[in-house]
Amino acid sequence: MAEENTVGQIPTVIADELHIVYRVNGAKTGKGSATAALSRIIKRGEDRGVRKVHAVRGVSFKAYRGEAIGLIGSNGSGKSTLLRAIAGLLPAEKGHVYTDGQPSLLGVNAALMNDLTGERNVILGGLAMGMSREQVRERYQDIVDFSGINEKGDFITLPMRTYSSGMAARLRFSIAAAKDHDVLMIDEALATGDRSFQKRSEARIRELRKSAGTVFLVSHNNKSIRDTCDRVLWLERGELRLDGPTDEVIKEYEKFTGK
Ligand SMILES: Nc1ncnc2c1ncn2[C@@H]1O[C@H](COP(=O)(O)OP(=O)(O)OP(=O)(O)O)[C@@H](O)[C@H]1O
Repeated sequence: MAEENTVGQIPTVIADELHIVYRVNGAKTGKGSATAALSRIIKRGEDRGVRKVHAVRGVSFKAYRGEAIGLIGSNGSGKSTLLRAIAGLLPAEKGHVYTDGQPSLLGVNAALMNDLTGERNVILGGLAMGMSREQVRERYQDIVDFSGINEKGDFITLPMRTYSSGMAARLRFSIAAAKDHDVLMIDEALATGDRSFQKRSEARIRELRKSAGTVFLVSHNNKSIRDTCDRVLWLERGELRLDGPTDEVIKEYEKFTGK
């Protein structure tokens, strides 16, 4: 486990036996007969069709300043759920998660306004992250240049709904990466950009780490993880299978996936 050599380091995220459970209403509804409907009304709680999905099961780890940590695991293993819990978007069913400052979650679904232009979204996104109008103005051009949105024409003045999914993801990453974060969490964002954008974002992640933040990166691309992270958490069925240096964990993961 990655508990050695941590003396004197400053923890940024601590997960302590964390459990996250989703509750899904309207599941188990069965056939739409009148009797079934009546029995649903009479029954309560669990029996009324609320199903639980236990997505994260007793996960514990400590993350420190300056670390870039990859999160890997098969589909549905709980990676995005864990990030959302760290960001404070999901309550813990059991256990705790402690963070230093406000973590920023940059997901492929990060909420920007599709009907607004890229330009307006850069401004709104910057303000929403706590930058002042001045700071947004100062960094505006860098954000647009970094995203590469205008490489093929003046797209930044068009509504975001006209962007390809890769272009939108690049803009989201560029907005989020314009600020130094205590804890920056990136969910698959790198996978959507093209190779030259991926290289730029990997370089930016390295910079963010130098400015003493902690970066979490969820990806199915082992190369991206190898290039960016020095530590990896491997989740499987909501449990933490392995936590350690990137090469060691990816080696075990590749054995598991048969690569
Ligand atoms: N909003 C939700 N409501 C109910 N269950 C959910 C919800 N989101 C995720 N789950 C379930 O939680 C489990 C973990 O999902 P999660 O999205 O965290 O996995 P993941 O490791 O990020 O997967 P992927 O690699 O496919 O993105 C899955 O069983 C999934 O079905």
